[in-house]
Amino acid sequence: MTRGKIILLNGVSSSGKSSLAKAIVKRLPDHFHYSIDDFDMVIERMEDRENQRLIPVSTEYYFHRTIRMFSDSGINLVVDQILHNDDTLRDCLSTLEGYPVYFVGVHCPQNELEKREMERGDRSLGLSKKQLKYVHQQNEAYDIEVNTALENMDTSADKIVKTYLNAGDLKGWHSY
Ligand SMILES: Nc1ncnc2c1ncn2[C@@H]1O[C@H](COP(=O)(O)OP(=O)(O)OP(=O)(O)O)[C@@H](O)[C@H]1O
Repeated sequence: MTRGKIILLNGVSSSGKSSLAKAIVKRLPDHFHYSIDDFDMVIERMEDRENQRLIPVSTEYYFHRTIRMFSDSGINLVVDQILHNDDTLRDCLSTLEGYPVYFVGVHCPQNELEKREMERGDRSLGLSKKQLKYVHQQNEAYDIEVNTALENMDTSADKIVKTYLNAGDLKGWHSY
């Protein structure tokens, strides 16, 4: 079976990954949006945090492996994830090594991120600032990069979809 393709959006919290992923799947109806946030909710439901009855393995461990399983079943995904530390980055790379990944860097300047954090109110203030110290600083070899503060969502989504479709068959992802 041909592996499903994976459009992998990487950017700090509030950079606009989820909004962008939704705009991309509207343009690519044979792709599904798969988010670390949704997966986190599954783990949260399983855990009994009040009594410290916790899943002793990182959420990302399962998330990355299920991405691989979907791809093995021929399902195309648009994934939003924050590769925010060495463990997450290494696990993502090693799990998806050789898979058809189209790697998208989602940028947004800090002042705009802080504004969005204030407005949305469901993320701790300063989270994106902390993540910016790592994310996009690891020589990530993106296939394309967008800045959600400089261009509107439709422009970014159109650009990503156009270059993705032009790229045709994707080479297997490899460490960068
Ligand atoms: N291009 C944009 N212009 C203005 N606001 C935006 C833009 N993109 C997203 N936002 C707003 O920023 C907030 C965060 O967006 P979104 O949930 O898409 O980001 P995210 O990167 O997925 O965040 P997280 O990783 O925290 O889930 C939302 O309130 C959204 O409406």
